[in-house]
Amino acid sequence: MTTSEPASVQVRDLQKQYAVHEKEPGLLGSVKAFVSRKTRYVDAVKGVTFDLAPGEVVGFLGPNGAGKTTTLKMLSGLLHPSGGQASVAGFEPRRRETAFLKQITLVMGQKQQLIWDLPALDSFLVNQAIYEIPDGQYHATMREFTEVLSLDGILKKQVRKLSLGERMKCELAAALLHRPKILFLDEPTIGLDVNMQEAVREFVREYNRRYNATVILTSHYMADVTALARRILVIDKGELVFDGDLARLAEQGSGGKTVKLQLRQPAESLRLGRYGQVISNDGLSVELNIPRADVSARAARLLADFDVADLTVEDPPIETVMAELFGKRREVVSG
Ligand SMILES: Nc1ncnc2c1ncn2[C@@H]1O[C@H](COP(=O)(O)OP(=O)(O)OP(=O)(O)O)[C@@H](O)[C@H]1O
Repeated sequence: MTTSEPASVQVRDLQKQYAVHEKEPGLLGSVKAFVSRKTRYVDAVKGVTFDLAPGEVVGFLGPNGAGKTTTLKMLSGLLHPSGGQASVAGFEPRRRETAFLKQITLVMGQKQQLIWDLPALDSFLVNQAIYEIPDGQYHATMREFTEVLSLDGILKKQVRKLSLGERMKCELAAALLHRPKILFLDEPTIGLDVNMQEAVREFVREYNRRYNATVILTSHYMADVTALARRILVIDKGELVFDGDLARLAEQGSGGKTVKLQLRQPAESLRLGRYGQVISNDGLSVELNIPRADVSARAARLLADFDVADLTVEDPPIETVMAELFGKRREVVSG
């Protein structure tokens, strides 16, 4: 982040605790709960701190129940924090001021805002009125979105008759029609096929480029995150456990690199195992995990000892790194 620009999102020690009222099953449970209600507290977000610069795209990752959606709902003002502060585009989200709402959008892949029985175009007109978008800007944005998202032919169809992918494209267009500067995207590609995921990614990339918008993106599809974000925030059990470069996250993994070999002669896994941990060996294509510090020496030995047609060294897939990161923390917690 450059120091000259004020952060577009500033989060300090943000916390959210949910009160959960417990009730035993059945009628008796209802009566008991009526007489004396048991309340349990869930610490969903436990003091998260970060800044986002204008135009920054950040991947917000973590396992199920880690606190991602809760954080995004606090930043968009739908939930009031139990502690800490957030400033978004200079506003305090919980106040939900009109000027604030015009600067942000929250897209939740699991929820829809379009009116089910009407064509998407009608919902767009409702949004134009709500956000007081001047006609000229509305038509310009519609032209732009129609082109980037290939919306031709689907805008006048009843929303309930659209495919999931078509609907999601319309949802995104509706959510961004007022050209917000800060985008909270919670699983925007969930359930979409690979082509549609790519279309959504391309749209977000293009929007970020054109409007220098700040984007926080959660996704279970690593491809979304690696395609769009260089910086990653990882949250686990309500705590921020990583904030940095995608590349640095990869280094946090096993400490190993993936060495891929293309052999001219098949080699036995037992023999390859002396050079590193064999991840796969289907005869001529081999993948080994080799400790980072030993990679160059062992790669040189592999080249000398085997008939190698090709050798590449890669960071392990980000999914593996995440699994390890959470696995390790779980061990620490349970151990
Ligand atoms: N309304 C609520 N009342 C009580 N507990 C809640 C409520 N909403 C979420 N939680 C709990 O808070 C924690 C964080 O949930 P949250 O939805 O923010 O996680 P998440 O990281 O978005 O998960 P996922 O990836 O599964 O969507 C979880 O333990 C969840 O069960």
